[in-house]
Order: sequence, then structure tokens, then C-alpha cells
Amino acid sequence: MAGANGRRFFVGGNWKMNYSKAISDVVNKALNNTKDVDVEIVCAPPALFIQEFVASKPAHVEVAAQNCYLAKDGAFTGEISPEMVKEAGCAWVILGHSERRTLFHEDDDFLKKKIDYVLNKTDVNVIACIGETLQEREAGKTNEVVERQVKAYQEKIANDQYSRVVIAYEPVWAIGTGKVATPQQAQDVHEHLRQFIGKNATADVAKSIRIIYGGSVNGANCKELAQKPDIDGFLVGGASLKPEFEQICKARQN
Ligand SMILES: O=C[C@H](O)COP(=O)(O)O
Repeated sequence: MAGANGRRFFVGGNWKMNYSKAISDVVNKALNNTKDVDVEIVCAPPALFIQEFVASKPAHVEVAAQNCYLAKDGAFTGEISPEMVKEAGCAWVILGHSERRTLFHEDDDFLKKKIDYVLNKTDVNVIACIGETLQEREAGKTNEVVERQVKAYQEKIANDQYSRVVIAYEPVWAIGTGKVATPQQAQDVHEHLRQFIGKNATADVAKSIRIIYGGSVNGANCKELAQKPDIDGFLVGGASLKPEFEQICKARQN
């Protein structure tokens, strides 16, 4: 069920390169306590453990891959295809995470091709990440950077495909640092993005697209962030592996 603004709250848990049986047990315990919560929950374990998680997770939780390539199969050592992601039980894939951009040199042009492939060749949904570095923020370039990044994705998203896309705004300086953006800082960027996305698509898209925030979200700061009108959920790293993930999934509840 969607919220008053028509957008269903969305919480993603990005496990990154972290896995153990103990972590999986902790997450499943937290998730089992979210069955009656009106929120879309999507967890992204490392690729090798997707099928194990699919077999153990509660039914209301969806699964994402943390990345994929842009072909069905072939000589692409180390990669997995969107089709394989789907076959393993994922309804979602995360694209363009800042760690992929920075450590693995994925740029807007490459990500544009990836989102094109995923949306047009499969029915896998996309969590499309964007976000500025500290240097870019301090130089007053936040809007310029996120506009460039989101526009690259938008070039390949047809108006009727936006329901399959969630935009994750993750300021790089807030990821894994404990320095969460203030609710107002995040709201300002989300509001700007919503208007910008609408200009490149339609007013209906602007109204319905879900824009989630990521960067040091935890059980203590999630409620205040969740009150902001343009924050439609979270992409959570570290805290998605802990019992507090339950509270984060419940951030919009009274
Ligand atoms: O994908 C999640 C983000 O990178 C946030 O990670 P974090 O919650 O550990 O800061």
C-alpha cells in the first residue's frame, strides 16, 4: 500500500562484501519482525549467497543483486548477468553504487548502458545510485553532480519504466563514515532531484518516483529522516546487518 503521497516506503539493505551465517541469522530475525509493516524491503547479499538468502528469508522480503553486467552470457570473467540475477531469485539489482563508481571505475556512460539492458531485456527492477563527494559538496556542486548522474540513467528510462526504478541518493561523504546527512540536507537534494527528474520525464513521474537516502542510516537517525516529505526510504549498508535494521524498516510507522 502506498503512503499519503502515493509512494510506498522502501528500505534496501546492502550487505556489500559481508556475509556469515551469524549475520544471515541476525538479519532474518530482524526481518521476521517486519511482516506486518507497510514497507517494501529489499536485501542485497553478496552474489554467492543470494540463493541461500532466498531460501531462508521471510516471504515479504525481496532480494537484490549488488551489481550485474549488461549481457545475457558470454566471455565476461567474474561478471553475472541480469538474467542470472533474475534466475537466482532477485527482483532488483543495485546499479551505480559509489563503491562501484570509485573502486571499479564505473562511469555514467557505462551505467547508462547497464540500466538500458536491465530495463529493456529483463523485468528486473533497478535501485539506481547517485551522490556527490565531499569535495564536490564543498565546491557547491552537489546539484550539478546529481543532475548529471541521474540524467544519464534517465536517458534510458522510458516514462512507463519509472515504476521499476528507485533512485538512491547516497552522498559519498556519508557512506560508512557515521556522518549522516542532516534530514534537511537530504530533503533539499531529494526535492531538487524530484523536480529535475520531472523536467526530463513527466509531472506524474516526478510525483511517483521513489527517491531513497543512503549514508550512515541507523536505528537512531532513521525516524527523523523518514519524516521528510521527499525521503521515500533508505539504502542501508552497515546497519542492515544488525538487529536495528528492524527499526529502520519501521521508520515510517508511528
Ligand atoms: O548502500 C549503502 C550505502 O553505501 C550506505 O552504507 P552505510 O549505511 O554503511 O553508510
